[in-house]
Amino acid sequence: MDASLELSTSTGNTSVPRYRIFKIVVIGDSGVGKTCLTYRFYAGRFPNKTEATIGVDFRERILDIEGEKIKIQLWDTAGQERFRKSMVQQYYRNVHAIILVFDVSNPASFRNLPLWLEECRWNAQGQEVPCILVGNKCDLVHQGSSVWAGVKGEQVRKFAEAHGMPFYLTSAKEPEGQRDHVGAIFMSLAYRITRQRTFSYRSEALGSFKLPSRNRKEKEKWACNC
Ligand SMILES: Nc1nc2c(ncn2[C@@H]2O[C@H](COP(=O)(O)OP(=O)(O)OP(=O)(O)O)[C@@H](O)[C@H]2O)c(=O)[nH]1
Repeated sequence: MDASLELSTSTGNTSVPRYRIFKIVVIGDSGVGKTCLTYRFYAGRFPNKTEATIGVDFRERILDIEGEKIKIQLWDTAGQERFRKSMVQQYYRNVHAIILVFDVSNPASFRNLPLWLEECRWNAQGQEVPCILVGNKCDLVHQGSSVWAGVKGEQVRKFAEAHGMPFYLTSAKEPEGQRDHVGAIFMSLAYRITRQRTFSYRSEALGSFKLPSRNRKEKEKWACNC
């Protein structure tokens, strides 16, 4: 599990931007809103139109975390089996965090979460990868209710707890002008993964960071039993 350093070629005295790069993979059933969530974070707005993702789409954003510029590389993966099967191993290679998405208005997308975790577990090959759970499309349901069109809030909380995952409800479609909840979720995840202070760092030009084995408390909070 390596976070690579990016070096752009330098000429003369031009300073060389160096970023730690963090790969975040977004998974979940087709249609839950993975593209819209990643686009919202990348472009700051809901996309006008989306089509089913084929394989994977990449979106990158440079963030300033406590004075350090880092690059977040989002892998928006296909939810449809036929568009992902040949690529699955690539998704999980050197991943730093996983965002597992379901649609709060679609109970089937919640019921399928164990299958996604099974895929993580199978492909992460023993690595413990930080994982968060995101229930999207809150704009479609009455949020004051404990039942979201069939997905019970209590069930979701228990599922997240059982797998040691932080859990967020949001909407990629939340009208602009309101507080950017989607942005806050991504920023908080970026902050947490960059705070893994015990990364080991090889200082060669294209060196890498290695995720450490975390202490028990940290593991309980972040590992998704992948
Ligand atoms: N109301 C509402 N609709 C949303 C939201 N997020 C996504 N959608 C809609 O849901 C549909 C599917 O969204 P996508 O982002 O393409 O879903 P996906 O998970 O990337 O789908 P695949 O690429 O097939 O895996 C689109 O019609 C979006 O406009 C949301 O927060 N609220």
